[in-house]
Amino acid sequence: MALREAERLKVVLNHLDHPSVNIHTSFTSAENVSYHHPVAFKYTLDTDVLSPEQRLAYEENGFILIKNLVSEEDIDRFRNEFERICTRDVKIPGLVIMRDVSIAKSEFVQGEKAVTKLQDFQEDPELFRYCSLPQILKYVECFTGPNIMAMHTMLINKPPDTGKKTSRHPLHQDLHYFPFRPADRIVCAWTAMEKINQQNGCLVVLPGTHKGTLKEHVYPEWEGGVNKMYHGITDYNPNHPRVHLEMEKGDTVLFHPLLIHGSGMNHTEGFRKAISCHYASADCQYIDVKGSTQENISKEVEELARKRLGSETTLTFQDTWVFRGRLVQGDRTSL
Ligand SMILES: CCCCCCCCCC(=O)SCCNC(=O)CCNC(=O)[C@H](O)C(C)(C)COP(=O)(O)OP(=O)(O)OC[C@H]1O[C@@H](n2cnc3c(N)ncnc32)[C@H](O)[C@@H]1OP(=O)(O)O
Ligand SMILES: Nc1ncnc2c1ncn2[C@@H]1O[C@H](COP(=O)(O)OP(=O)(O)OP(=O)(O)O)[C@@H](O)[C@H]1O
Ligand SMILES: O=C(O)CCC(=O)C(=O)O
Ligand SMILES: [Fe+2]
Ligand SMILES: [Mg+2]
Repeated sequence: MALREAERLKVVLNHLDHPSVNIHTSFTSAENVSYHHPVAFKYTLDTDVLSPEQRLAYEENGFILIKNLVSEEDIDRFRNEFERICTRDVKIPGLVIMRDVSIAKSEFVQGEKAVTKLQDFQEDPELFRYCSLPQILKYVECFTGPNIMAMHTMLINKPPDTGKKTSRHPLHQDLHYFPFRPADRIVCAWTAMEKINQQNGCLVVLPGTHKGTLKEHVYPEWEGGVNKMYHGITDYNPNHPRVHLEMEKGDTVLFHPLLIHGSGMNHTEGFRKAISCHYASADCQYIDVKGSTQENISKEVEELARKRLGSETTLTFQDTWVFRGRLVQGDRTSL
Protein backbone atom coordinates (compact mmCIF):
# COMPACT_ATOMS: atom_id res chain seq x y z
CA MET A 1 0.00 0.00 0.00
CA ALA A 2 1.88 3.07 -1.18
CA LEU A 3 1.29 6.33 0.60
CA ARG A 4 -0.16 9.13 -1.44
CA GLU A 5 2.11 12.10 -2.07
CA ALA A 6 0.28 14.31 0.44
CA GLU A 7 0.48 11.70 3.16
CA ARG A 8 4.15 11.27 2.48
CA LEU A 9 4.70 14.98 2.80
CA LYS A 10 2.79 15.01 6.05
CA VAL A 11 5.08 12.32 7.38
CA VAL A 12 8.18 14.25 6.38
CA LEU A 13 6.87 17.54 7.72
CA ASN A 14 5.74 16.00 10.96
CA HIS A 15 9.15 14.60 11.38
CA LEU A 16 10.81 17.94 10.71
CA ASP A 17 8.47 19.54 13.24
CA HIS A 18 9.56 17.12 15.94
CA PRO A 19 13.13 16.20 15.08
CA SER A 20 13.99 15.31 18.65
CA VAL A 21 11.05 13.04 19.48
CA ASN A 22 12.56 10.27 21.49
CA ILE A 23 10.91 6.91 21.16
CA HIS A 24 11.83 4.32 23.68
CA THR A 25 13.18 1.17 22.04
CA SER A 26 13.19 2.40 18.48
CA PHE A 27 15.50 0.52 16.18
CA THR A 28 14.63 2.36 13.04
CA SER A 29 14.86 6.06 13.30
CA ALA A 30 13.16 8.22 10.74
CA GLU A 31 16.57 9.58 9.79
CA ASN A 32 17.40 6.28 8.11
CA VAL A 33 14.42 6.40 5.81
CA SER A 34 14.70 7.92 2.40
CA TYR A 35 11.71 9.98 1.39
CA HIS A 36 12.68 10.00 -2.26
CA HIS A 37 10.70 6.79 -2.76
CA PRO A 38 7.10 6.16 -1.75
CA VAL A 39 6.96 4.68 1.74
CA ALA A 40 4.94 1.47 1.74
CA PHE A 41 3.12 0.81 4.99
CA LYS A 42 2.05 -2.78 5.40
CA TYR A 43 1.62 -3.29 9.13
CA THR A 44 -0.03 -0.03 10.19
CA LEU A 45 -3.09 1.90 9.05
CA ASP A 46 -3.50 5.62 8.40
CA THR A 47 -4.60 7.27 11.62
CA ASP A 48 -3.37 10.38 13.37
CA VAL A 49 -2.48 8.44 16.51
CA LEU A 50 0.99 7.09 15.79
CA SER A 51 3.78 9.57 15.20
CA PRO A 52 5.72 8.96 11.97
CA GLU A 53 8.54 7.59 14.09
CA GLN A 54 6.27 5.18 15.94
CA ARG A 55 4.73 4.04 12.71
CA LEU A 56 8.07 3.40 11.06
CA ALA A 57 9.34 1.65 14.17
CA TYR A 58 6.40 -0.79 14.16
CA GLU A 59 6.81 -1.39 10.42
CA GLU A 60 10.50 -2.21 10.92
CA ASN A 61 10.54 -3.91 14.32
CA GLY A 62 7.05 -5.38 14.79
CA PHE A 63 6.45 -3.70 18.14
CA ILE A 64 6.23 -0.34 19.87
CA LEU A 65 6.43 0.46 23.54
CA ILE A 66 4.18 3.16 24.99
CA LYS A 67 5.30 4.47 28.35
CA ASN A 68 2.82 4.93 31.18
CA LEU A 69 -0.33 4.04 29.21
CA VAL A 70 -2.34 2.42 32.01
CA SER A 71 -2.84 4.18 35.33
CA GLU A 72 -1.55 2.92 38.61
CA GLU A 73 -5.11 2.94 39.95
CA ASP A 74 -6.38 0.65 37.18
CA ILE A 75 -3.48 -1.76 37.61
CA ASP A 76 -4.08 -1.94 41.35
CA ARG A 77 -7.72 -2.80 40.66
CA PHE A 78 -6.69 -5.59 38.25
CA ARG A 79 -4.32 -6.89 40.88
CA ASN A 80 -7.04 -6.96 43.54
CA GLU A 81 -9.38 -8.83 41.24
CA PHE A 82 -6.60 -11.32 40.48
CA GLU A 83 -6.27 -11.99 44.20
CA ARG A 84 -10.02 -12.51 44.57
CA ILE A 85 -9.91 -15.09 41.79
CA CYS A 86 -6.92 -16.91 43.27
CA THR A 87 -8.55 -17.20 46.68
CA ARG A 88 -11.69 -18.46 44.88
CA ASP A 89 -13.80 -15.57 46.25
CA VAL A 90 -15.24 -15.21 42.75
CA LYS A 91 -15.82 -17.82 40.11
CA ILE A 92 -15.73 -16.66 36.49
CA PRO A 93 -17.27 -18.79 33.71
CA GLY A 94 -14.75 -19.89 31.08
CA LEU A 95 -11.74 -18.68 33.04
CA VAL A 96 -8.73 -21.03 33.09
CA ILE A 97 -6.46 -20.95 36.12
CA MET A 98 -3.12 -22.41 35.15
CA ARG A 99 -0.51 -23.64 37.61
CA ASP A 100 3.20 -23.90 36.88
CA VAL A 101 4.03 -27.43 35.76
CA SER A 102 6.73 -27.79 38.43
CA ILE A 103 4.23 -27.12 41.26
CA ALA A 104 1.10 -28.53 39.62
CA LYS A 105 1.25 -31.72 41.68
CA SER A 106 2.21 -30.02 44.95
CA GLU A 107 -0.46 -30.12 47.65
CA PHE A 108 1.35 -27.44 49.66
CA VAL A 109 1.17 -24.47 47.33
CA GLN A 110 -2.14 -22.61 47.63
CA GLY A 111 -3.80 -19.43 46.41
CA GLU A 112 -1.97 -16.81 44.40
CA LYS A 113 1.40 -18.53 44.67
CA ALA A 114 0.09 -21.58 42.82
CA VAL A 115 -1.14 -19.61 39.83
CA THR A 116 1.11 -18.94 36.86
CA LYS A 117 -1.50 -17.60 34.45
CA LEU A 118 -5.17 -16.70 34.18
CA GLN A 119 -6.57 -17.23 30.75
CA ASP A 120 -9.85 -16.12 29.18
CA PHE A 121 -11.09 -13.56 31.71
CA GLN A 122 -13.58 -12.08 29.20
CA GLU A 123 -16.49 -12.80 31.58
CA ASP A 124 -14.90 -10.91 34.48
CA PRO A 125 -16.12 -7.30 34.12
CA GLU A 126 -13.35 -5.90 36.31
CA LEU A 127 -10.43 -7.55 34.46
CA PHE A 128 -12.11 -7.12 31.09
CA ARG A 129 -12.07 -3.34 31.66
CA TYR A 130 -8.43 -3.63 30.62
CA CYS A 131 -9.49 -4.67 27.08
CA SER A 132 -11.83 -1.68 26.72
CA LEU A 133 -9.52 1.05 28.02
CA PRO A 134 -9.89 3.90 25.49
CA GLN A 135 -6.19 4.78 25.53
CA ILE A 136 -5.34 1.20 24.51
CA LEU A 137 -8.06 0.92 21.86
CA LYS A 138 -6.86 4.17 20.35
CA TYR A 139 -3.52 2.49 19.56
CA VAL A 140 -5.04 -0.89 18.69
CA GLU A 141 -7.15 0.71 15.97
CA CYS A 142 -3.93 1.69 14.14
CA PHE A 143 -3.36 -2.02 13.48
CA THR A 144 -6.85 -3.55 13.40
CA GLY A 145 -9.00 -0.76 12.01
CA PRO A 146 -12.28 0.38 13.62
CA ASN A 147 -14.06 -2.97 14.17
CA ILE A 148 -12.22 -4.48 17.09
CA MET A 149 -12.58 -7.87 18.77
CA ALA A 150 -10.83 -8.80 22.01
CA MET A 151 -9.94 -12.41 21.14
CA HIS A 152 -7.69 -13.60 23.93
CA THR A 153 -7.06 -12.37 27.43
CA MET A 154 -4.37 -13.29 29.95
CA LEU A 155 -3.01 -12.22 33.30
CA ILE A 156 0.46 -13.67 33.68
CA ASN A 157 1.83 -14.22 37.18
CA LYS A 158 5.30 -15.56 36.41
CA PRO A 159 6.40 -17.42 39.54
CA PRO A 160 9.87 -17.43 41.08
CA ASP A 161 11.67 -20.21 39.25
CA THR A 162 11.70 -23.41 41.30
CA GLY A 163 15.11 -24.32 39.87
CA LYS A 164 13.64 -26.33 37.03
CA LYS A 165 13.56 -23.35 34.63
CA THR A 166 9.84 -23.93 34.01
CA SER A 167 9.12 -20.22 34.53
CA ARG A 168 10.57 -19.57 31.08
CA HIS A 169 8.30 -19.09 28.13
CA PRO A 170 9.98 -20.48 25.00
CA LEU A 171 10.40 -18.29 21.93
CA HIS A 172 7.20 -18.38 19.89
CA GLN A 173 4.83 -16.49 17.59
CA ASP A 174 1.34 -15.96 18.99
CA LEU A 175 -0.19 -16.52 15.54
CA HIS A 176 0.48 -20.23 16.08
CA TYR A 177 -2.58 -20.22 18.38
CA PHE A 178 -4.88 -18.24 16.09
CA PRO A 179 -6.98 -19.73 13.24
CA PHE A 180 -7.87 -16.33 11.77
CA ARG A 181 -6.27 -13.97 9.30
CA PRO A 182 -4.93 -11.62 8.07
CA ALA A 183 -2.12 -11.62 10.63
CA ASP A 184 -1.38 -7.94 10.05
CA ARG A 185 -4.82 -7.02 11.46
CA ILE A 186 -4.05 -8.76 14.79
CA VAL A 187 -2.13 -7.11 17.62
CA CYS A 188 -1.27 -7.88 21.23
CA ALA A 189 -1.30 -5.26 23.99
CA TRP A 190 0.81 -6.36 26.98
CA THR A 191 1.02 -4.13 30.06
CA ALA A 192 3.53 -4.40 32.88
CA MET A 193 1.72 -4.49 36.25
CA GLU A 194 4.97 -3.68 38.07
CA LYS A 195 8.59 -2.96 37.19
CA ILE A 196 9.70 -5.76 34.90
CA ASN A 197 13.32 -6.40 34.02
CA GLN A 198 15.64 -9.22 33.07
CA GLN A 199 15.82 -10.32 36.71
CA ASN A 200 12.12 -11.15 36.99
CA GLY A 201 11.73 -12.42 33.43
CA CYS A 202 10.79 -9.63 31.05
CA LEU A 203 9.60 -10.12 27.50
CA VAL A 204 12.36 -10.86 25.03
CA VAL A 205 11.74 -10.00 21.38
CA LEU A 206 13.53 -10.59 18.09
CA PRO A 207 12.94 -7.29 16.26
CA GLY A 208 11.86 -7.54 12.62
CA THR A 209 10.81 -11.18 12.74
CA HIS A 210 7.18 -10.15 12.10
CA LYS A 211 8.23 -9.83 8.44
CA GLY A 212 8.78 -13.58 8.25
CA THR A 213 6.28 -16.42 8.08
CA LEU A 214 4.66 -18.59 10.73
CA LYS A 215 7.15 -21.21 11.84
CA GLU A 216 6.67 -24.73 13.14
CA HIS A 217 6.09 -24.89 16.92
CA VAL A 218 6.73 -27.90 19.14
CA TYR A 219 7.35 -28.58 22.84
CA PRO A 220 10.95 -27.64 23.60
CA GLU A 221 13.13 -30.42 24.97
CA TRP A 222 13.65 -28.93 28.40
CA GLU A 223 14.81 -31.26 31.17
CA GLY A 224 12.79 -29.64 33.94
CA GLY A 225 9.49 -29.87 32.04
CA VAL A 226 7.39 -27.51 29.95
CA ASN A 227 4.00 -25.99 30.70
CA LYS A 228 0.94 -27.21 28.82
CA MET A 229 0.75 -25.70 25.32
CA TYR A 230 3.98 -23.72 25.75
CA HIS A 231 5.15 -24.60 22.28
CA GLY A 232 8.33 -23.01 20.96
CA ILE A 233 10.18 -22.43 17.72
CA THR A 234 13.30 -24.51 17.23
CA ASP A 235 14.25 -23.08 13.86
CA TYR A 236 15.15 -19.46 14.61
CA ASN A 237 18.40 -17.69 13.93
CA PRO A 238 20.32 -17.82 17.24
CA ASN A 239 22.38 -14.83 16.11
CA HIS A 240 19.34 -12.62 15.57
CA PRO A 241 19.55 -9.60 17.91
CA ARG A 242 17.47 -10.08 21.06
CA VAL A 243 15.95 -7.20 22.91
CA HIS A 244 14.96 -7.43 26.57
CA LEU A 245 11.95 -5.16 27.08
CA GLU A 246 12.43 -3.61 30.50
CA MET A 247 9.27 -1.81 31.52
CA GLU A 248 7.77 0.24 34.35
CA LYS A 249 4.35 -0.32 35.85
CA GLY A 250 1.75 0.82 33.30
CA ASP A 251 4.07 0.71 30.27
CA THR A 252 2.47 -1.14 27.39
CA VAL A 253 3.97 -2.90 24.41
CA LEU A 254 1.96 -3.48 21.25
CA PHE A 255 3.29 -6.27 19.06
CA HIS A 256 2.56 -8.19 15.86
CA PRO A 257 1.45 -11.85 16.13
CA LEU A 258 4.38 -13.05 14.00
CA LEU A 259 6.98 -11.32 16.17
CA ILE A 260 9.16 -13.99 17.76
CA HIS A 261 9.19 -13.47 21.52
CA GLY A 262 9.35 -15.27 24.84
CA SER A 263 10.27 -14.55 28.42
CA GLY A 264 13.14 -15.63 30.59
CA MET A 265 13.35 -17.13 34.03
CA ASN A 266 12.14 -15.25 37.06
CA HIS A 267 15.23 -15.07 39.29
CA THR A 268 13.45 -13.05 42.02
CA GLU A 269 11.21 -14.06 44.92
CA GLY A 270 8.27 -12.05 43.62
CA PHE A 271 5.54 -13.10 41.18
CA ARG A 272 6.05 -10.97 38.07
CA LYS A 273 2.70 -9.73 36.77
CA ALA A 274 1.49 -8.56 33.38
CA ILE A 275 -1.93 -8.29 31.77
CA SER A 276 -2.57 -8.71 28.06
CA CYS A 277 -5.16 -8.86 25.33
CA HIS A 278 -4.90 -10.02 21.74
CA TYR A 279 -7.10 -7.95 19.48
CA ALA A 280 -8.16 -8.67 15.92
CA SER A 281 -10.14 -6.83 13.31
CA ALA A 282 -13.71 -8.16 13.41
CA ASP A 283 -13.33 -8.35 9.61
CA CYS A 284 -10.76 -11.17 9.90
CA GLN A 285 -11.76 -14.61 8.59
CA TYR A 286 -11.37 -18.02 10.17
CA ILE A 287 -9.06 -20.38 8.30
CA ASP A 288 -8.79 -24.16 8.16
CA VAL A 289 -5.47 -25.17 9.75
CA LYS A 290 -5.59 -28.79 8.57
CA GLY A 291 -2.28 -29.78 6.99
CA SER A 292 -0.56 -26.63 8.30
CA THR A 293 1.98 -26.20 11.11
CA GLN A 294 -0.98 -25.25 13.36
CA GLU A 295 -2.51 -28.71 13.23
CA ASN A 296 -0.71 -29.80 16.43
CA ILE A 297 -2.10 -26.94 18.55
CA SER A 298 -5.60 -27.28 17.07
CA LYS A 299 -5.68 -30.98 18.05
CA GLU A 300 -4.42 -30.17 21.53
CA VAL A 301 -7.07 -27.49 22.04
CA GLU A 302 -9.85 -29.75 20.72
CA GLU A 303 -8.68 -32.53 23.03
CA LEU A 304 -8.77 -30.17 26.02
CA ALA A 305 -12.31 -29.09 25.02
CA ARG A 306 -13.41 -32.74 25.00
CA LYS A 307 -11.81 -33.26 28.42
CA ARG A 308 -13.66 -30.25 29.80
CA LEU A 309 -17.04 -30.58 28.08
CA GLY A 310 -17.31 -34.33 27.52
CA SER A 311 -16.02 -36.70 24.87
CA GLU A 312 -19.08 -36.21 22.62
CA THR A 313 -18.19 -32.53 22.09
CA THR A 314 -17.64 -31.61 18.47
CA LEU A 315 -16.23 -28.18 19.27
CA THR A 316 -13.54 -27.20 16.77
CA PHE A 317 -10.43 -25.08 17.30
CA GLN A 318 -12.22 -22.26 15.43
CA ASP A 319 -15.37 -22.63 17.60
CA THR A 320 -13.32 -22.09 20.78
CA TRP A 321 -12.31 -18.69 19.38
CA VAL A 322 -15.89 -17.79 18.38
CA PHE A 323 -16.90 -18.30 22.02
CA ARG A 324 -13.95 -16.41 23.49
CA GLY A 325 -14.10 -13.33 21.26
CA ARG A 326 -15.85 -10.15 22.48
CA LEU A 327 -16.55 -7.01 20.49
CA VAL A 328 -14.95 -3.91 22.05
CA GLN A 329 -15.46 -1.35 19.27
CA GLY A 330 -17.46 -1.05 16.05
CA ASP A 331 -19.39 -3.98 14.54
CA ARG A 332 -18.92 -7.75 14.84
CA THR A 333 -18.73 -8.23 11.09
CA SER A 334 -17.09 -11.65 10.76
CA LEU A 335 -15.19 -13.15 13.70
C1 LIG B 1 -5.79 -21.94 23.05
C2 LIG B 1 -4.55 -21.36 23.63
C3 LIG B 1 -4.63 -19.89 23.62
C4 LIG B 1 -3.32 -19.20 23.69
C5 LIG B 1 -3.28 -18.05 22.70
C6 LIG B 1 -2.37 -16.91 22.93
C7 LIG B 1 -0.93 -17.17 22.96
C8 LIG B 1 -0.59 -17.57 24.31
C9 LIG B 1 0.62 -18.39 24.43
C10 LIG B 1 0.37 -19.28 25.61
O1 LIG B 1 0.20 -18.85 26.69
S1 LIG B 1 0.37 -20.88 25.29
C11 LIG B 1 -0.09 -21.62 26.79
C12 LIG B 1 -1.49 -21.66 26.89
N1 LIG B 1 -1.76 -22.64 27.84
C13 LIG B 1 -2.96 -23.08 27.97
O2 LIG B 1 -3.87 -22.63 27.35
C14 LIG B 1 -3.11 -24.14 28.96
C15 LIG B 1 -4.32 -23.93 29.73
N2 LIG B 1 -4.23 -24.70 30.91
C16 LIG B 1 -5.03 -25.72 31.14
O3 LIG B 1 -5.81 -26.10 30.33
C17 LIG B 1 -4.95 -26.34 32.48
O4 LIG B 1 -4.35 -25.47 33.37
C18 LIG B 1 -4.24 -27.71 32.53
C19 LIG B 1 -4.86 -28.68 31.55
C20 LIG B 1 -2.77 -27.56 32.16
C21 LIG B 1 -4.41 -28.24 33.93
O5 LIG B 1 -5.78 -28.43 34.13
P1 LIG B 1 -6.49 -28.83 35.48
O6 LIG B 1 -6.97 -27.60 36.14
O7 LIG B 1 -7.47 -29.87 35.12
O8 LIG B 1 -5.32 -29.35 36.40
P2 LIG B 1 -5.17 -30.64 37.25
O9 LIG B 1 -4.49 -30.20 38.49
O10 LIG B 1 -6.43 -31.43 37.37
O11 LIG B 1 -4.13 -31.49 36.41
C22 LIG B 1 -4.48 -32.28 35.32
C23 LIG B 1 -3.19 -32.80 34.72
O12 LIG B 1 -2.48 -31.72 34.09
C24 LIG B 1 -1.17 -31.58 34.65
N3 LIG B 1 -0.82 -30.18 34.67
C25 LIG B 1 -1.31 -29.24 35.49
N4 LIG B 1 -0.79 -28.06 35.22
C26 LIG B 1 0.05 -28.27 34.17
C27 LIG B 1 0.88 -27.42 33.43
N5 LIG B 1 0.98 -26.14 33.68
N6 LIG B 1 1.59 -27.97 32.42
C28 LIG B 1 1.51 -29.26 32.14
N7 LIG B 1 0.72 -30.10 32.81
C29 LIG B 1 0.02 -29.60 33.81
C30 LIG B 1 -1.29 -32.16 36.02
O13 LIG B 1 -0.04 -32.52 36.50
C31 LIG B 1 -2.21 -33.35 35.78
O14 LIG B 1 -1.45 -34.37 35.18
P3 LIG B 1 -1.84 -35.92 35.34
O15 LIG B 1 -3.08 -36.12 34.51
O16 LIG B 1 -0.64 -36.62 34.79
O17 LIG B 1 -2.04 -36.12 36.79
N1 LIG C 1 18.41 -22.99 26.31
C1 LIG C 1 17.37 -22.37 25.76
N2 LIG C 1 16.74 -22.95 24.72
C2 LIG C 1 15.70 -22.37 24.14
N3 LIG C 1 15.21 -21.19 24.52
C3 LIG C 1 15.77 -20.57 25.54
C4 LIG C 1 16.89 -21.12 26.22
N4 LIG C 1 17.24 -20.28 27.20
C5 LIG C 1 16.39 -19.26 27.14
N5 LIG C 1 15.50 -19.43 26.17
C6 LIG C 1 14.41 -18.53 25.83
O1 LIG C 1 14.98 -17.32 25.38
C7 LIG C 1 14.22 -16.22 25.84
C8 LIG C 1 15.10 -15.24 26.55
O2 LIG C 1 15.59 -15.77 27.70
P1 LIG C 1 16.59 -14.98 28.65
O3 LIG C 1 17.97 -15.14 28.17
O4 LIG C 1 16.07 -13.63 28.89
O5 LIG C 1 16.32 -15.71 29.98
P2 LIG C 1 16.77 -17.12 30.50
O6 LIG C 1 17.79 -17.74 29.61
O7 LIG C 1 15.58 -17.89 30.84
O8 LIG C 1 17.42 -16.70 31.86
P3 LIG C 1 18.63 -15.73 32.15
O9 LIG C 1 17.94 -14.54 32.73
O10 LIG C 1 19.41 -16.47 33.16
O11 LIG C 1 19.35 -15.48 30.89
C9 LIG C 1 13.09 -16.82 26.63
O12 LIG C 1 11.99 -16.94 25.77
C10 LIG C 1 13.58 -18.17 27.03
O13 LIG C 1 12.52 -19.05 27.23
O1 LIG D 1 5.77 -14.10 29.80
C1 LIG D 1 4.84 -13.40 29.46
O2 LIG D 1 4.34 -12.55 30.19
C2 LIG D 1 4.26 -13.48 28.07
C3 LIG D 1 4.17 -14.85 27.59
C4 LIG D 1 3.65 -14.90 26.20
O3 LIG D 1 4.28 -14.44 25.31
C5 LIG D 1 2.37 -15.55 25.93
O4 LIG D 1 1.72 -16.03 26.86
O5 LIG D 1 1.98 -15.59 24.76
FE1 LIG E 1 3.27 -14.82 23.36
MG1 LIG F 1 19.59 -16.57 29.00
